[in-house]
This record gives sequence, C-alpha cells and structure tokens, in this order.
Amino acid sequence: LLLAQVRVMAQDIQVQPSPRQVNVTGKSMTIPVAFRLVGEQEANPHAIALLKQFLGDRLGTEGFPLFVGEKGDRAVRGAKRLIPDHPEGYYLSITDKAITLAGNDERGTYYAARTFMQLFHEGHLPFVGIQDYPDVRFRGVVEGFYGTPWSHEARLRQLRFYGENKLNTYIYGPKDDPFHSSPNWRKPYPAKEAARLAELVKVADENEVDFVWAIHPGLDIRWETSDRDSLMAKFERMYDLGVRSFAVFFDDISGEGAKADRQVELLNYIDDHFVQVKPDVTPLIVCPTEYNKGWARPESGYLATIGEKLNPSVEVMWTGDRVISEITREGVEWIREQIKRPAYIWWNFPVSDYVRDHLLLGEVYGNGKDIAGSISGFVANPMEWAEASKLAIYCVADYTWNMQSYDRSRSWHRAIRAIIPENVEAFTVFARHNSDLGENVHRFRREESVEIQPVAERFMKRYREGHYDERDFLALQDEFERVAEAADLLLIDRENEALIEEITPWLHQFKILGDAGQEALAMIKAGERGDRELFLRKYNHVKALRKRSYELERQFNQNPYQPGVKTGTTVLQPLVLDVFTEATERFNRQNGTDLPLLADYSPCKLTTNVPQLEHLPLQVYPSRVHLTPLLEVVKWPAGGYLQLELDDAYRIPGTRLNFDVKGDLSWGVMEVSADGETWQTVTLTRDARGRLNGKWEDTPVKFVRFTNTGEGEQQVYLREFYVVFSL
Ligand SMILES: CNC(=O)C[C@@H]1[C@H](O)[C@H](O)[C@@H](CO)N1CCCc1ccc(F)cc1
Repeated sequence: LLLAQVRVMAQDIQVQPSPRQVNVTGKSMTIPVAFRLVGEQEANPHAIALLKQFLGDRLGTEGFPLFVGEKGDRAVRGAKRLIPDHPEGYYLSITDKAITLAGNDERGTYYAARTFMQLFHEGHLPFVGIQDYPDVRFRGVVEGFYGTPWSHEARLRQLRFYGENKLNTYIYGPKDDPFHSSPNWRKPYPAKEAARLAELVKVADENEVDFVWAIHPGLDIRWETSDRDSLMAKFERMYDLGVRSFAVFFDDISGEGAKADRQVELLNYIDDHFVQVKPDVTPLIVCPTEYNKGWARPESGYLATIGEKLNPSVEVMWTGDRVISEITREGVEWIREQIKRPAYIWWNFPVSDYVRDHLLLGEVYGNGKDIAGSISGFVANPMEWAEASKLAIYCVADYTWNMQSYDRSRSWHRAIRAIIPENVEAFTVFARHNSDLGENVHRFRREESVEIQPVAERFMKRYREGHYDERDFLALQDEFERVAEAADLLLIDRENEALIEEITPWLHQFKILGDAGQEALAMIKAGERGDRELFLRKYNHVKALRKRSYELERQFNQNPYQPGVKTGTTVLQPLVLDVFTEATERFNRQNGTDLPLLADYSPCKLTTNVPQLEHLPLQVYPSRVHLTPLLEVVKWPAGGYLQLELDDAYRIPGTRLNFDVKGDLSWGVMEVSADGETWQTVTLTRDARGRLNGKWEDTPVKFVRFTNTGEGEQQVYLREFYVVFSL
C-alpha cells in the first residue's frame, strides 16, 4: 500500500451527481493492484456485477478489502450507524485499511459502487467518507412525446446513461406507439417488440432503473368491464415480460375518457387487484387529464375527485402551472393541496414536439431548489433526439439528486464533457446557439447565445449610428469563425456517432451560419474600403449561403408540424440578416444601385381574435402555406375568426384548403375573398381520411377566413390548416 503524494481536497472529488456529505483527510493512496470483495453473497448482485466488470482482473481472493452490502449485511455491519436512513442512501469510505460500500437498500449499494468508480482519479484513490442520498424519490425520464419514438438501441443507451447518473426511472409512454395508445392498447405486443421490451426491462434492472410501462387508453376507452379486463390483461402480459412498474396516462384526451370518477374507479381497481396483490410491483402512476394548472377547472371537480377518491398509494403526475412550465415551490404546494399528495412532476423539457425544427441543448434552469419536500418524483419529457436529450437529462439527474447544490452552468458543462469528451469545446459552441425555441404556441422560451448577445446588440446599434467598436467587430468575427469550426469538427466526430447522426442537419445549418456571419461582416469592410468588386462577391456569397440554408430547411426533418432545421434563431441569425441588410442599403446609397435585400419575406399574414391562435407560426412553402397545427384543444369563442392574408390574389388550382378538426363544423363558416370586401362561402367536405377540404369556384383568392358564426364557444382540435396555391 503506497500513500500517494497528492493531496485530494473535497472540491477535487468529482462525483456526479454531487454527493451530499463528503469528508476528506486530504490524503490518498495509489490504487491497490488487487482487491478482495467481501459480502458478495448478500450484496445487491447488480452492484457486485458492476464492480466485477469495473475492477476486472484486479479482483482476486487476496488484496485490498472491499466490503460491500446493504444495512444489516454482515460485510458492512461495522458501518451500520453511518448509513443514511433514506431510500437509496449509502455510506462510502476509503481508508488505508479498507473500502466500504454500504447501502441503506439495494439501490443504495449500487449507487455507492457508482460513486466509488468515479473516485478513481489519475491513478489514486482519495481517503474519503461519503454519506449520500437523493432529494427526490423517483428521478428520470418519461418518453412521452409526439413524434418518432426512440429506437431500441437509443433506449438501451439511455438506460445505461441513467445507471451512470443515478436516475432510477424510465417511463415508456411514446404517444405515437399504437400499442401504448389507440388503437392497439388492448392488444399484446407482437413477438419482436415484446422481446425488445423484455430486453429493456433486463437492462433497466441491471442499471437499477425502474422500467415503467404506461398505457394511454383514454382516446377510445369504454367504461365497461370488457375494457377494464382488456387493460388488466395487457398489464399481465407486460408483467410476464418482466415489467414491475406501471402507469396510466389520461392526458390529451376529451370526451368519455376524461371523466374523473370513471378514471378513479378504474385506477383504484387496478391498484386493488393488480398492484397491491403482486408482491413486487411499485406504486401505480397516473397522468391526469387536467395535468397542469392552466387547464385545471375547479368547477369540474376533476382534481378534487382525484384528491378525495383516488387510492393514496397512486402517484399523480403534473406538468406545473402550464403545459410547459418551470416548476415552482408555490406551484407544487398548490397541486399538493388539490390532489392530497405530493405531485409526481412530468417536466415538459427538453421535449420539442411543438418546435420540431429546434434543438433544445441549453442549460436546465428555472425550477425551484426548494421543491424536493413537496414532490414524489421528477421525470423529464425529452426530445425525439435521444442522444441530444442527454444534455438536459444529465442536468436533471444532478438537480433531482442534490437540489441545494445544483449549479446550472457547472452541471451543463459537465454534461457536455460526459456526452462528448473529445469535442467539448466545439459542442459547447454548438449548444450555446441551439437552445431557444423561437415563437411557439406555449410561449415557452429559453436563453440562447447569452455571452455574445450584448456584443451583437451593441455592435448593431453603433454600426447603424456609424461608429462601431472594432473590438466588437472582431469578437463577432471570432464567434462566427468558432461556429464554422465547431460545425466541421463535430461533423467528423466519431466517438458518439449516434449523437452526430441526430444533429447532422443542424450542423450543416450551423456551418452555413458561421460562414454567412463571417461573409456579412466582410461586406462591412469591403463597403468601407469602397471595394465594389469585393463587396459584390461577399454579397453574392451570403445570398448563396441563405439559399443553401433554405434548401436544407426543405430537405431535412420534414415532419408535418414544424419541418426544417433552425439554428441560432435568437441572436446569430438575426445578426447576419441585420448586418447584410444594413451593409447592402449603404452600398446601394453610395453607389446608386438597388441590390435586393434579403428580407425574410413571407407571402402570408395570419390575423385572428382567438387567443390560442395568435402566435401560431406559419410554414411557408413554394406552393402552400401551412399553419403550424396545435396539438391542443382550441377554445374558439363565438365570433372568433382565423384569417390568412396572402400577399397577392392567387388563382387556387384545385382549391385545396385543409382544416382538419374533430367533430362537425356547422357552427362556423369558411369564406374566401379577392379583396377583403366581397366574400364567398366555401363548402367544406370530408375526404376519405376524414379531413375537411374547402371547395369554391376557381376565382383569385387573397384572403381565406374561418369564423365561428354560432352562439357559443366551440372546442376543436386544430390538427391541420393549410392553403394550397401557386405562389
Ligand atoms: C403530461 N402530458 C403532456 O404533456 C402531453 C403532451 C405530450 O407529452 C407532449 O410531448 C407534450 C408537449 O408537447 N404535451 C403537450 C402536447 C399536447 C398539447 C399541445 C399544446 C397545448 F397547448 C396543450 C397540449
């Protein structure tokens, strides 16, 4: 045993998530050449397996003693009093005599092993005593987004990532899996999918993760014993596959399935006849229909029914004050009062299924650090991009394990190091400029390009006033160079190929942004030097880059909601446009030319007096204007209208106007007009797919509008609304 000469202080202990109590002596020892495991028979087998795999051939019958076990096991009886009395808590000690990994329960031992593995520092082990346990009972991820469900390989990688970061919950609930939701929630999985789920359960167990299988029956459930039995039978099938944790999601539904007393009756039945009778099933979880405060209707008595009648052992999920919202102490206290139990938070971040052209790679912030005592769980709903979601998931692991010590920036930087250690700098540049959502239906925004934003703002202001600071110019030039460099470095990165594959469209867009930024700045210099030829070269290059960017938007990520590839939308893209426009206007003035500006023209304007539709972004295509559909119920007041105004009157061949809503539309009128004065009514007919199509005789159209001419408010699912015309 050699005492290492290096001193290891508490802050040198790099353990993720941050442990609660770390005592160091400052001394350390070189890593023993051999270890002797004591307690293998009784200790958590997953912890033993992990240690064996990690220590490899250092493990033998001789060597430095490594005591492993749970409270009460012989191997760790000496440490009994030091083990924190909390679920998943553990005591870890390294001295010059022995190493002890003692869990308060099996998972605690596993976490002690994970922490131990992180203490191997440049060849030595610090002498340390750690007492640690998590703030939040259930921590992890709910795969609960609309869009392409994660692949099997992606899920396996996720489960291992959760094991590494002490997350203990993965809820399987992809909205677009037909066997999770309608129409096949009653049916067993086909053999291949069943085998994959069984493998996920096995790997989850090995990583001490509860694999929670969720069912989403509410769209078509009938409140009869036949459907109750179908659901119970499905749960039995999942139990046979190894699933020991279950959830029922009643979110994003309306009608019969939304009735609280019916839901509660079913949930209590499941709890009484399935969860409580099986020996090893964790508490049932429900996602309520009223899952955020913005949608809670006190007069409906929905939450009151849940609070009063739902078995206390059932966990109730909650997204916060709104669908997408930061979780506050006040908010969780409110819901706790309503449902008579701590809420199980479903945090809708970094989910991006309502801003699918954006990547959300920014820091995790805005949630209270004082909420641990009022919640039972905290799971994040991620993006359909599994690897890219790990950035936020890592930070959530940090936050939920030790809330008080959570540091949003430190956690984010460590997350990048954990995910792509070979290209930390490049990925940090990339992530810095890919974090905001842009305008969206939820009005939820995130910081982006924080460091360069003040420089960009100051530069643009002074440039317009005619006296910008050269240092600002150089700082912007440097940033755009870093953007271009980062894109190229990441495009050839081979260490995390799954991640690069997900973000490649955005990397191409990022490269274009970096180049366009540098070239737009070069236009300024060329203009100042009166070098017309150089100016025109740079002008044409920026225009070409913008065209390339537009083509990328049409080529990649073509989903039906927000197709395309957005990057740097909050600061860098607007800056390129501002610099280009200002430099071109000056050039035109100085040279009597009229080089066209690049303005992001849009041939279509939306006006409405329906609150939920006010901020809907329009997707403009060469021959179609697409209104970004809401995935939500739109409350359409009497007299409410939605109007598209085109920039000119167009002939509308085939008069395709698609306004896909549930239920009939007899309460409204669709009209078109060439001048906004005289209108003609459009007859709406349903096509084979049940979508409504507008038909009118072939006249030029500049305006299209739909008005609720009925008496009362209507509720519609606005799935699609687009006008097909030739621009
Ligand atoms: C707890 N359950 C949910 O959060 C349900 C859904 C999905 O999980 C989706 O991933 C997420 C964010 O888009 N939620 C809002 C999607 C419907 C919706 C869209 C717009 C709205 F305004 C309201 C709801």
